[in-house]
Amino acid sequence: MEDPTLKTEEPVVLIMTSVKAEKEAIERGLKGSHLFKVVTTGVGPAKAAATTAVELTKHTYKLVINMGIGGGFVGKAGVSSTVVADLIIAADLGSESEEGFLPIEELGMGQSVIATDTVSALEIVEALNKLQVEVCYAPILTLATVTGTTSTTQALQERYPEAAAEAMEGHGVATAAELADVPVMEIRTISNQIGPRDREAWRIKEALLALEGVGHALTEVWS
Ligand SMILES: O=C(O)c1cccc(C(=O)CC[C@H]2O[C@@H](n3cnc4c(=O)[nH]cnc43)[C@H](O)[C@@H]2O)c1
Repeated sequence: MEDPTLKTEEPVVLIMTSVKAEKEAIERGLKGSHLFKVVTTGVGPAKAAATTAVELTKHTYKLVINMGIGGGFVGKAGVSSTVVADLIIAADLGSESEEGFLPIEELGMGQSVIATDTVSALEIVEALNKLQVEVCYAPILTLATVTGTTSTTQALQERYPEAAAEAMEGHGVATAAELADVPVMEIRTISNQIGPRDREAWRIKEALLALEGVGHALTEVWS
């Protein structure tokens, strides 16, 4: 991202998050910085894409970040840790076949992988490292359905061995940002491990606290 610290009172970074609790956690971390605007999209890639596209028609931003809580793959991203995406991957965009899942690229009909803004992503990873936050830089999957079985977990791990996390909005936000020619990032703090559905095991409070910490780290990078 270009240097956003040019003297302006206008927000230059748009943060898209799915629900109010996430927005409030991020805003606590941002402590009123005028450089950032946080908007809720609702849950899922379609709402995320539509809301981001509308917001990008209202104002010019230098960077869009999809932030929120997410599920972490066991052994890659534990509860309360943070994942910064290098790639945002729509993991269910394609077709089933008897030979296995075919991503949309193999059908010649689109793009399931969107690259994030490397410079900005690595700056935030470095800031989180300095704050001694456990952080990993890896692909984040986007799915319209939360993974809740062992078989889907294994299938995703086989298809995307590098992926560290999944959530439901990244590819929607990234598609809208890409169409508007604005760099994009995704950052998730982990509330639960991906596997057989166990909503009781979700550590939402802890993940929201970690999200607040990421908000603070953003102001350390861009202030
Ligand atoms: O109940 C609450 O207090 C509460 C507070 C904040 C957020 C929530 C959510 O349910 C957020 C839904 C949001 O979380 C992402 N997410 C979290 N874990 C996963 C997962 O394992 N797989 C996919 N998505 C996950 C997702 O992006 C949803 O938008 C509740």
